[in-house]
Amino acid sequence: MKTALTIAGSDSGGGAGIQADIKTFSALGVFGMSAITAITSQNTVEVRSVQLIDVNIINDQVAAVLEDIGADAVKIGMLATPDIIQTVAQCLKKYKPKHIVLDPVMISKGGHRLLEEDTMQELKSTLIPLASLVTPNIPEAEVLANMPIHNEPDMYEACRVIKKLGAQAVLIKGGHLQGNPNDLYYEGQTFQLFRGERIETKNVHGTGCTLSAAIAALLAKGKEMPTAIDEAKDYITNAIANSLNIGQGYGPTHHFYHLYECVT
Ligand SMILES: Nc1ncnc2c1ncn2[C@@H]1O[C@H](COP(=O)(O)OP(=O)(O)OP(=O)(O)O)[C@@H](O)[C@H]1O
Ligand SMILES: Cc1ncc(COP(=O)(O)O)c(N)n1
Repeated sequence: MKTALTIAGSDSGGGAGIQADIKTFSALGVFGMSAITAITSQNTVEVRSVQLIDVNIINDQVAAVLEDIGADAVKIGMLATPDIIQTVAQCLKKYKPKHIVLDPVMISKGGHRLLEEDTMQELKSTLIPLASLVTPNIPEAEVLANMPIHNEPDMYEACRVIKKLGAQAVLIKGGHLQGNPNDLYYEGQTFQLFRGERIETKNVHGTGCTLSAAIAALLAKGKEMPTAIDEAKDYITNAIANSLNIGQGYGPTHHFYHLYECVT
């Protein structure tokens, strides 16, 4: 069976972070493993508290998994401090996983900052160059590219700037723009627009986590990057279309078990 490791924060509400990633891996027929970087006390409305995990424990979790089991792909989510980023970067340099999908998580749907102020700079210089794919949403792409993004033409320009930070490829997610949620992919030569149709719902907690975890799972299964993104886009669209109206705030997406044949 193919394996995937998520290095991310825990969301007690189960909609985002580690929980969304593991549900996605399972639904796509990949064995999921985790290295928890932070424990958030979170629900559909708010983040109440955050306990960061000691960097030695983060390092140990990643090392324990990769030295014994290995991972066909790694997905990275919430990394709150420059120290945590450096620790994760050292692990990636040591174990050299084949596929690294980096979701540069900044702010929760409810508006809570999930990383410290100076962290984005560290992410830019230390981690993005190691990534097979970086998947910012519009506000994250604005920070990474250091420019405002108002429309699709701006997304093209931001892709070019972010690509120069050294990732193998960039996927800017269009969910935060008006109109249809189209995502733009760029690997340095050609652009590809992955089109979506907006589903009218407030239950979009964890959509970015789910998309990046689905891409990682599909890469683990041996798909080429554009195919993995295309199928992951279908997966997230379906998960949003069937999202759950639980809690008082932004409800979670719903993960269907695809009963994909497992590639052993
Ligand atoms: N209302 C919607 N209907 C259909 N697709 C959507 C909708 N909102 C977002 N998407 C898609 O979901 C994926 C995640 O995009 P989004 O821009 O929401 O990421 P995000 O802000 O990082 O998510 P989050 O921070 O909630 O984890 C993208 O493929 C985007 O196009
Ligand atoms: C632990 C963790 N990781 C990521 C997110 C982003 O997801 P969202 O923007 O949907 O709140 C989150 N809220 N919590």
